[in-house]
Amino acid sequence: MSKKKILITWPLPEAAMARARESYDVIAHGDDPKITIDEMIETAKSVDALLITLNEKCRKEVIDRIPENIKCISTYSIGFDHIDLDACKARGIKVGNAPHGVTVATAEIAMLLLLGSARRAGEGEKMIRTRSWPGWQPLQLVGQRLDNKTLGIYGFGKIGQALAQRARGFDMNVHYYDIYRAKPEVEAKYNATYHDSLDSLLKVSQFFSINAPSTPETRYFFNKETIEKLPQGAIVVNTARGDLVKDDDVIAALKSGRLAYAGFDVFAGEPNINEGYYDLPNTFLFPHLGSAAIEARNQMGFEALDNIDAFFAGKDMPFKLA
Ligand SMILES: NC(=O)C1=CN([C@@H]2O[C@H](COP(=O)(O)OP(=O)(O)OC[C@H]3O[C@@H](n4cnc5c(N)ncnc54)[C@H](OP(=O)(O)O)[C@@H]3O)[C@@H](O)[C@H]2O)C=CC1
Ligand SMILES: O=C(O)C(=O)CO
Repeated sequence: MSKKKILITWPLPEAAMARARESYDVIAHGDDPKITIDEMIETAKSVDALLITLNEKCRKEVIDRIPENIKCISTYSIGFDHIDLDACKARGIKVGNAPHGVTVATAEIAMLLLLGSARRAGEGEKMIRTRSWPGWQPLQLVGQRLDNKTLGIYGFGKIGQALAQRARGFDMNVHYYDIYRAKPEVEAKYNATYHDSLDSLLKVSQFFSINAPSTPETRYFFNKETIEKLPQGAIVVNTARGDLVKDDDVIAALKSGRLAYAGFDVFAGEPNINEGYYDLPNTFLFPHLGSAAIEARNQMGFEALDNIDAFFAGKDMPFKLA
């Protein structure tokens, strides 16, 4: 029997590509230049399934242009804010994501952002690289320790909990808000204190980590009003999605000192980030590195392929979204 054909919109790590080639006739788009939506739709005419990334924004108008032969889309990400699931459902397209491989890697990056923001690591690195280090000084780049500080986690899912575990290792007090309260054994595991409202969490959060998905409810929730509820000089880190924060409000608060520091891995409109961030010293900024660990990227590939395998076997996708 001839192999099914799949389009992989960006080359993946070799372990995932090898597994894909074993089962499928694979068309993999090169990474330079980036695949355009038009190219994706054109190639989709001659394949049986799409394995996409978060770069391919599959809004309704794009899904409506996907050829009829495509009934399976699997995304190489847990986040699915780039896919209009209702439009997919309306077209009878099954959709799955890759939810587990990213967890530890992204929690590590959140921890790195917390530590690097508190200890001004980016500023120190810049001083060395720009050959402007005058030598050790008592008041040079003085930050603060993490121990005994309160970390508020907004969105206590897989990454939020993995971050809690790491923060406990740094002797932080873990507090959280989520739409659903975690089970008692989960709270006990991380010694985590639940808040029944975001406002209540904000009030105690000397450090605040954003770990909820991008949804109509969470979009721009971190804004002037929210910032005003944090303790003076709080530090915020975001490894979720850029559109959860209102950039202009964050930038104004960083300039005034209302927020001491922001450590961000994700930005609205990536890679074109708000110009205001570039010259602010009190930021520690990464280019969406959360899942960029080989263990994560391999597992993401396997999970995305598990969905496609299940689809062709006539079964429910293991990581089904629609
Ligand atoms: N920087 C990076 O490279 C990466 C970024 N991400 C981002 O991180 C996000 C979180 O990932 P992960 O932890 O694995 O996802 P999970 O689904 O495991 O956790 C998200 C948590 O947020 C909760 N939540 C949803 N809506 C709200 C809300 N309005 N207020 C408070 N909590 C809410 C969810 O509750 P419920 O389950 O009840 O909906 C869930 O407990 C992803 O959606 C993705 O956008 C993920 C991987 C890598
Ligand atoms: O899996 C996701 O949602 C990501 O952001 C990958 O880095």
